[in-house]
Amino acid sequence: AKLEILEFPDPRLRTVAKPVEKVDDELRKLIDDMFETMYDAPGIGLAASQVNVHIRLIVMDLSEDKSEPRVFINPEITPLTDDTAPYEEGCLSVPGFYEKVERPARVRIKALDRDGNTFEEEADELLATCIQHEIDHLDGKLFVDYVSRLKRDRIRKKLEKIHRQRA
Ligand SMILES: O=C(O)C[C@@H](Cc1ccccc1)C(=O)SCC(=O)c1ccccc1
Ligand SMILES: [Zn+2]
Repeated sequence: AKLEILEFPDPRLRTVAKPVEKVDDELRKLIDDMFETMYDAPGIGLAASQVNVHIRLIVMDLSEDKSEPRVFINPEITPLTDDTAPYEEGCLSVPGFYEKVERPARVRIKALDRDGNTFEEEADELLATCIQHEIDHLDGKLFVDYVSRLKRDRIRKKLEKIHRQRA
């Protein structure tokens, strides 16, 4: 089922997500609903926090044709370089706004997959950017936290206006 995506400045987006205790069929149902929601948006990543489920779960698919679905459960990342890389980030919880964000260019990711097996991988480019953006969601952080307060307030006011105009 398609799930509702929380939008900035909803305070529930600031919740710090708890570790997943059991990788079971109930979790896999949520994972499937998150993929359906992400592909429909469309987006290339989605954190459980964004659909108001505050557990440490991320889905992602960086492919053009929905051919590379990835699941990260209880992800941990370690920067592998002091070099940072800029990227014009978007966010399904801040629809219509894109801002340049600098993040570590290469990271090591350790997580559980949808079967509960531990895996590790090194990431650079868009995977590095996206996993860090998603893990920020699990820690209650948004990409607008990296721009000036002036810019953040402008974005907040515009979205609050749109939310007021909704029925
Ligand atoms: O809000 C999210 O976490 C999803 C977000 C992930 C992300 C994108 C770019 C940089 C960092 C993190 C998005 O998917 S925004 C939409 C988007 O980037 C996109 C949508 C369709 C096709 C390609 C990209
Ligand atoms: Zn986001």
